[in-house]
Amino acid sequence: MPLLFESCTFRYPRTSRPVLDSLDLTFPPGHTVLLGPNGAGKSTLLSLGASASKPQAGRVRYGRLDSAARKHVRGYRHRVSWLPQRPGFLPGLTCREHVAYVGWLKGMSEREAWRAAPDAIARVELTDKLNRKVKTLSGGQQQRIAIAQALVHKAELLLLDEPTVGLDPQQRRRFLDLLISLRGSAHVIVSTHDIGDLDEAFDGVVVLESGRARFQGSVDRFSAHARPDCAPGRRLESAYASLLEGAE
Ligand SMILES: Nc1ncnc2c1ncn2[C@@H]1O[C@H](COP(=O)(O)OP(=O)(O)OP(=O)(O)O)[C@@H](O)[C@H]1O
Repeated sequence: MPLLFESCTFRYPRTSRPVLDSLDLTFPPGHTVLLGPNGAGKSTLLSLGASASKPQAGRVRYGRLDSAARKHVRGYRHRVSWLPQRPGFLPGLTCREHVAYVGWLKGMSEREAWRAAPDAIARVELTDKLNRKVKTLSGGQQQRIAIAQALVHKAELLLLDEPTVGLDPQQRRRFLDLLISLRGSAHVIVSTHDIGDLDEAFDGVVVLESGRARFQGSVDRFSAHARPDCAPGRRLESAYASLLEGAE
């Protein structure tokens, strides 16, 4: 099912201008990478997509479910999981307890969530830390637990806000492999500044700039914006720079 932003306007309290102003944007099923400069509105868009915040005007829909309609919210949040840019952890909980707790919040039974947590933690290769307190892990390890949290209840759509922040190069590679392994079982939207080698893990690209979609299309169409003289390994970075400079 597509994720649809229909004429969405969102303004933070006590600010003069909306971050998103009548935005229309459709994320088709599949894996999409969301790019854009600092402050473009990527995290805001994902939090609306997660139904963690509501637009002041317009609608966010996942298929037929409206993210803000009282009768849909539960089903909506069950189908969509969200890794926020700054994930919070409850003090005193072990990795297994924390991931299971999030699964329970997302509608799993206590028993189901407790059983599912080790699998999610294994997918981020932290089985050896299952019973360690989350707060005692390194920053990159905590980020991987946050990814496990987003995986635990096997949502249909995963919204991941800068998931690779703090990951070492090997873990970043594993994360891309994890995304590839989710093909066919989940749709994913990932916001990142880490453009390098995204082509193999994603089908589509959206570039957001000042709350507007500056580009939307396939990875191939996106890379066609690269400068002809750019190094082969830098096509995506070059395409991104060209798009934002308007040198199409
Ligand atoms: N809680 C808030 N209160 C007021 N303004 C906010 C708040 N959070 C974000 N903003 C503003 O909203 C705009 C969009 O921020 P957002 O975090 O969505 O951008 P982003 O594209 O995710 O940026 P980055 O790449 O730096 O994470 C920015 O101008 C930011 O200053």
